[in-house]
Amino acid sequence: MARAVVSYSVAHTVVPTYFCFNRCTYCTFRQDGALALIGADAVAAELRAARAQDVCEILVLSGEVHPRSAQRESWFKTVLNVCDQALKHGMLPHTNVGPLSWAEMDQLAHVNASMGLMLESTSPALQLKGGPHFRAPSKDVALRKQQLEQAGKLRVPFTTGLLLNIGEHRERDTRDSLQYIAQVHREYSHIQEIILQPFQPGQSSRAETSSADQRSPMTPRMSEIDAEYLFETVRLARALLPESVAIQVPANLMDLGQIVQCVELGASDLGGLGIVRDEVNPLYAFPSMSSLSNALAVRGFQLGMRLPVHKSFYSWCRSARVSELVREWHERIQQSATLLHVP
Ligand SMILES: O=c1nc2n(C[C@H](O)[C@H](O)[C@H](O)CO)c3cc(O)ccc3cc-2c(=O)[nH]1
Ligand SMILES: C[C@H]1O[C@@H](n2cnc3c(N)ncnc32)[C@H](O)[C@@H]1O
Ligand code: MET
Ligand code: SF4
Repeated sequence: MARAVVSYSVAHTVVPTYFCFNRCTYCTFRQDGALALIGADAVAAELRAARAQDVCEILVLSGEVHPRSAQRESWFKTVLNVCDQALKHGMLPHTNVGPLSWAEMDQLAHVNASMGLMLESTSPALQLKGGPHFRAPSKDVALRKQQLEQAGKLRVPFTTGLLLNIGEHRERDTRDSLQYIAQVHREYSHIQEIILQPFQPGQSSRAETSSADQRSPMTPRMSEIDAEYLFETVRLARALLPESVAIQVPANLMDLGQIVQCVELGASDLGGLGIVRDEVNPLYAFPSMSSLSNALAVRGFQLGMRLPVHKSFYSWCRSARVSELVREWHERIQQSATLLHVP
């Protein structure tokens, strides 16, 4: 019998800006100061390098500009241009840049294979004084929910998920968040994947890390309590969501044994792997493909490369440019056993 496949994406992250008008207390990505947008030359250089390394997915991850700011338009144009250039370089964008207006999301849908926005958590307490989202208007629960609905109405293949360990009630809030995702998916059938992302406390901020970036990345470690909570959440997500919705867990935040355990409980995706630098958690090292592959094989699983859009959503592509590239990449990974199943 064929072994069950655990998928991963060969991704490179492009960051339009580290500026952000929100101040999520857990964020090590945002930088203080004025809005600084990535330049066209830097975008081209990054994309060329990524394509040369056989990267398929361009993850567009950005800090945010207030929707009513005079700078919103130039920020949005930059995001749109990164996607457009990624397609021109032969790669498929997946954009996660915070809440978008209907018109913005609609425009981006034409130049993306899929899009994403983490629900984070439906817990209202996180927005109160002292909570991690108190100074993050974009993390308003009603707004996040509206965004998931908007993506459904626009028929955008969508990735969402939960950020765990940020002060949510581990039983009540987590169940409520997963139930909400299940409900919005029942209505629009557009959720292709959910990410269960455990927040690892004790990380330094980007300002501190940028000078120390050369430091060798840390070995992933998760306390037993946190690992138990993640396992429990994977189990609950698998029970509440239909089998067609993939569950992604990050491969750089836990050890191989914990990854395998998540997979046995129902996780089926490891997100970006291979040559990836995790822009959000840059301090944590990824396991090598061979060690991952070996650990999974012992339990009867094999790695398989996927596109940023999952197979059942290929027909949702909004433009001929995106569909053609999806077809090309699909054929490429089907033909290439080395890319599809790492030995
Ligand atoms: O496919 C996605 N992957 C997301 N990923 C995972 C990504 O695909 C990679 O697995 C990691 O960034 C490692 O390269 C995130 C990882 C984080 O640490 C924080 C946020 C995200 C957000 C997304 C996302 O919106 N879509
Ligand atoms: C893009 C996504 O990154 C996540 N995010 C932001 N900061 C961190 C962090 N320190 N650790 C893990 N995830 C984080 C949020 O869930 C956001 O939605
Ligand atoms: C590092 S977060 C990047 C995406 C966006 N700012 C969000 O929080 O949803
Ligand atoms: S909205 Fe995203 S980029 Fe901005 S502070 Fe929050 S997590 Fe960081």
